[in-house]
Amino acid sequence: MNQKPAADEKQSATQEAGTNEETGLVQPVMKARGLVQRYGPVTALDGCDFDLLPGEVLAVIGDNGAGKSSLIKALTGAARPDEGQIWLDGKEVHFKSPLDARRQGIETVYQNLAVAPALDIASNLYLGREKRRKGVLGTVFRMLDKPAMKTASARHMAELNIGLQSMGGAVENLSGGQRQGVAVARAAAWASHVVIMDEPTAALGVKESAQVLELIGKVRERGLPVVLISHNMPHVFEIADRIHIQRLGRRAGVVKPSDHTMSDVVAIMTGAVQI
Ligand SMILES: Nc1ncnc2c1ncn2[C@@H]1O[C@H](COP(=O)(O)OP(=O)(O)OP(=O)(O)O)[C@@H](O)[C@H]1O
Repeated sequence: MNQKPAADEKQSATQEAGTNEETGLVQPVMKARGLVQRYGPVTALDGCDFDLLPGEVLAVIGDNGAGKSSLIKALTGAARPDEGQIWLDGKEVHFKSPLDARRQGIETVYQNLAVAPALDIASNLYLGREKRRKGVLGTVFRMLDKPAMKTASARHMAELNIGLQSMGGAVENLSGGQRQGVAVARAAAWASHVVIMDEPTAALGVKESAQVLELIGKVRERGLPVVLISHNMPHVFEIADRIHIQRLGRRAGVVKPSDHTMSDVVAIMTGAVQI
């Protein structure tokens, strides 16, 4: 495969999505209606709706078992919902696998610092999408274009202000925050529509978490919408534009941190208040 990172193509989700000329309403980059996911007798998603608007950071929060992971699995092709529909830029999609969702511009950053520790940054950014040399060296001998991958990777890291002394060396020698930075840079480089981050600060300390939150802001500045699954309410309030509150397998409500307090959100999450 000799793909180009989405960031290299002058096309972003916000340019493609946008306002519906007829209705004047903003068209979600990603939308889901009536998702149902059953695991035997357990109904993890019970008619769940979802809307991600262009250029926003949307936090997804909810109590344990509320269906956050199941929702994200449906949106990233990791599970095929029993019922419901998903649209990407207004077009209905049926993801067959996570790879299928990635090919359609959805990248996910997992909490467990999903990088290949023994490889360097460029190899991590191009993992599974390696750039081959031009001509027969690439097509016949399958030789990698390492200098080009290194240059492009350095650019992607710089775009997100991830300062590193060296691009060489194994990623395992970086700090947890820097490794997460590599995972975010990879997602931002390849995502053409959506970056999904599943508890990206869960394994990090205070300072490193702050760096990752800053990075999320940088990804948003680049025009890519971000879905942030988090249990950390202060982080959510710091970075999110809107908060999707998941409860009992459904979307209980969507609020703006600017209009609500953390106690309001907890009350909706626990069902003490309904909106
Ligand atoms: N593979 C599975 N098999 C059986 N039940 C499952 C499976 N995955 C999830 N569930 C159940 O579905 C419900 C929703 O789980 P899900 O993991 O989506 O919630 P969550 O909000 O992500 O929870 P947490 O915050 O604890 O990760 C729970 O009752 C869970 O036990």
